[in-house]
Amino acid sequence: MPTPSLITRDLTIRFGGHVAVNQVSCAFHPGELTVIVGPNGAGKTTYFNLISGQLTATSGQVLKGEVDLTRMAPSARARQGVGRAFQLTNLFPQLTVLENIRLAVQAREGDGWRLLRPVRRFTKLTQDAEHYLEATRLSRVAHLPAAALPHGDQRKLEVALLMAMEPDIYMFDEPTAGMSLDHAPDVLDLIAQIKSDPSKTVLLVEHKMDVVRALADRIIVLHNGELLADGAPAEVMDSQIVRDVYLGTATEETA
Ligand SMILES: Nc1ncnc2c1ncn2[C@@H]1O[C@H](COP(=O)(O)OP(=O)(O)OP(=O)(O)O)[C@@H](O)[C@H]1O
Repeated sequence: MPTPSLITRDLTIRFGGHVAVNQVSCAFHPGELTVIVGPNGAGKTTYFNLISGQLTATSGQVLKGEVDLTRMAPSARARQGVGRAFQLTNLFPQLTVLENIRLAVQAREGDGWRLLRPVRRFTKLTQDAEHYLEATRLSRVAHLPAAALPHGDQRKLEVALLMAMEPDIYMFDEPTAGMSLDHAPDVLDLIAQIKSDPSKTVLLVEHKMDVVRALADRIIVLHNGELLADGAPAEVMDSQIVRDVYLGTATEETA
């Protein structure tokens, strides 16, 4: 097993008297896609927020290699290579698809908002952006404003923006939620493509069992904020405790 790329150690957050994530210790590895499942209110999104920095732990740690991310802001964690797909929050709706991706490339390269750049540099940024356009099959809509895209293409654009940031850790929270059946396979193909890179670690929160089955190398189950099970998909889904606690309450295949 390779060295973990990301570790949560006794990660805990309390909201008043409620412990939403309770001492969750888990190590994630490059080349592995882990799906986080559990009933509604289990703590999945809160656990994600603690990793990406939208929430700060009450106790415990989030470590990326030697770097302690626990108290860092989300932007600092992103600079450390923790990338999370958000629904359109990092999108500039009036700018074109290509311009949005170019900005993401530029942000990664630390250019920030410099307006005056040599033409050659601008051309290189555009070439890099075009690479992600092609990878996400968005070239045909490159010159449309992001706001004009249908929902499925907007979700692909989120993935393109994330890829343009070249994180080591990719985090997706229900990536096909609200998508039509004809668009979902495209996004799942993109995630499969990312997961095929042995240097990338992918974390996915997902309810849809067909997505879990298609992508998971490993499943962890949260219940009442605690880590209930962790292992290979077949082993976890067949375990009695998971059937009782998770599948018993939330098996309806939402796909
Ligand atoms: N900011 C907050 N303040 C108080 N309680 C919160 C807060 N955020 C989450 N919680 C509580 O923490 C628990 C875990 O919520 P969370 O959204 O992480 O669950 P989840 O597993 O993602 O659920 P779902 O599958 O329904 O999205 C819930 O009881 C929720 O009400």
